[in-house]
Amino acid sequence: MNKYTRMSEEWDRWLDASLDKGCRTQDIVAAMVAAHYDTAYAERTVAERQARRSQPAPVVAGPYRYGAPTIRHRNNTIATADRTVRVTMRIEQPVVAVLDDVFSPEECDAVVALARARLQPSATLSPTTGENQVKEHRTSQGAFLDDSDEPLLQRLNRRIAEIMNQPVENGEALHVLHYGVGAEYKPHHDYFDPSNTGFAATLKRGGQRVATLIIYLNDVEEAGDTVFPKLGLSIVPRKGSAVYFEYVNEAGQLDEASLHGGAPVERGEKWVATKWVRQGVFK
Ligand SMILES: O=C(O)CCC(=O)C(=O)O
Ligand SMILES: [Fe+2]
Repeated sequence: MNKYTRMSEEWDRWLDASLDKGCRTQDIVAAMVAAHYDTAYAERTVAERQARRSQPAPVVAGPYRYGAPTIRHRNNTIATADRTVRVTMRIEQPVVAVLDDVFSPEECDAVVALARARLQPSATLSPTTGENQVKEHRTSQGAFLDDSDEPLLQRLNRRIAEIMNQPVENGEALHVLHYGVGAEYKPHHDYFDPSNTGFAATLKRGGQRVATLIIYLNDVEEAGDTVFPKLGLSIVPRKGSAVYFEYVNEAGQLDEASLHGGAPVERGEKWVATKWVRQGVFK
């Protein structure tokens, strides 16, 4: 009997559904072979589909269309497995929420202690070359915290995933920033502009960033707000609280209204932990 080397629409949908469900490659290929698909064709088709699906979604032109928020912030609290977080402010378009009691004071101190030894001058990705570059628009120090042998970080990352209503695997490592007096992070977007070739490599690591949670790890004596210039909004840092925002919809559009920055610290110091979440698994 001849082996099939073309796929019907029905099988095409089945392939996407199987990948959505997280079925293993070899099981999908085996099911196709059992249904008389040519083995090499089945292997190639599944591999190509997986590669295509890991590319960022194409960006749709026109004004940003708001869909349903990903975060479940309609109620006054968000319950997670180990802590109840309070919602103290929400904006609908763009989706922004200020949350209290995200970390306990002791958890904030522990994260600062873990980060302190690993701080490096903050770098940003060059939009043209994709390389890390230290720039004066980001005069803070930062560190990515690997959670592989840190139960505390694993627990916090699980809590953050629950708050953000995202799979924990889609999150980048927790990033801690330290600002001294005068240090700031000028307004920017957390998403990567796909028209900049330098971002191609990072976009392959799980697609676009879709949402951010910035957790304040200390009280700042004066200034150092997180500012959203297009919204006229300033969030005053408060130890253990956080600001959450979303900026990519299902069509892959990017919301420019999510522009934000860390205003200069005028007195004291500022510590934050940032969680950036991707469209897919971050690798
Ligand atoms: O420090 C802040 O308030 C902003 C930090 C920020 O924008 C980021 O980590 O992406
Ligand atoms: Fe940011």
